[in-house]
Amino acid sequence: MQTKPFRIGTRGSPLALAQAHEARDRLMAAHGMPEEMFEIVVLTTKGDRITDRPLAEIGGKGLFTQELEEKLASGDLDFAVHSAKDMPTVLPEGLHLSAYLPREDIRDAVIGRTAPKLIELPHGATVGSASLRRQALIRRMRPDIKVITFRGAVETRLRKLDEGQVDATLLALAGLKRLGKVEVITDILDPDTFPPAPAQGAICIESRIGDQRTDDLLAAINDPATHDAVSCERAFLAALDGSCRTPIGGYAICEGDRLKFSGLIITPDGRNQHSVTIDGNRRDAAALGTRAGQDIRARAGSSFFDDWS
Ligand SMILES: NCc1[nH]cc(CCC(=O)O)c1CC(=O)O
Repeated sequence: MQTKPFRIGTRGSPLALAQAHEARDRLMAAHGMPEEMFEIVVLTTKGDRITDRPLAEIGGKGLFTQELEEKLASGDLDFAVHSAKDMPTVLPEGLHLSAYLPREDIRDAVIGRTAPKLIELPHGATVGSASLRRQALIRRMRPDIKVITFRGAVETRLRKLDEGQVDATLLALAGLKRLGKVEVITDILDPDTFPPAPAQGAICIESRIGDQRTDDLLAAINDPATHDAVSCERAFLAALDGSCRTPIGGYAICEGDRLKFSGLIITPDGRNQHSVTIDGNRRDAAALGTRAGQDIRARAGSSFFDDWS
């Protein structure tokens, strides 16, 4: 039996740490392994250091993963635990997403200060969110609302809300659950009117292609339904835009051997959108996502993307 501990890479935010611990606990349970077989290694990423500008402006999603991926590639880490939502659609050569933990709730939650629901906020209210998707979907529902860029860890955003900087903010329900903070939630948004980000609520594990020892270990905690749903959603995202500059939402659900996906792209002002639904065999999860993305791209035309990006 192998005795060298597995080195698990994670960011240092409370949410990232909770997710790394969840992955480790599931591995210990699945394999009956002691805690000493795992070492959690915390790294700070560029995305953690720069918190005053929107992600799209400072270079997109890779900012949360680059430092972890460098240490993975060099063998300093055996695997890294991430929010799947934060993963770029194209990974560095030699790395892959080898396991997904069972998915948490995919929906967005409202944390309202002056009213519980978005539709009940006072006229001209201010909502804080750095997500282009959330900003566009809020404007679609409430064109009078002023949306301001609001970044930082979940705790920072809740503090800014408490201080009265905004009337409300939106956060992923999954993150709030993992942090044990559901009591702040004042409303939960229906995914059909307020679609989540692709891969929202899912934790993925990244490892080196060909590292059989690690991938054998991880296979025991992979959740196939999450794997297939998120593969579809990520393929949809990749077919449309990997850059994080286009508001994109969508989610897939697996039922038996079938998979159902619905997705949308929307302009930042919330006035124009194209949506798609598709279903097929789960085996073709990624191909279904790609087809849905290509379908939207063909209908929207390139001008949809040119007009504002
Ligand atoms: N981009 C930040 C991020 N990445 C993952 C989550 C939440 C957890 C998840 O969606 O799995 C969050 C915070 C949020 O959107 O509220």
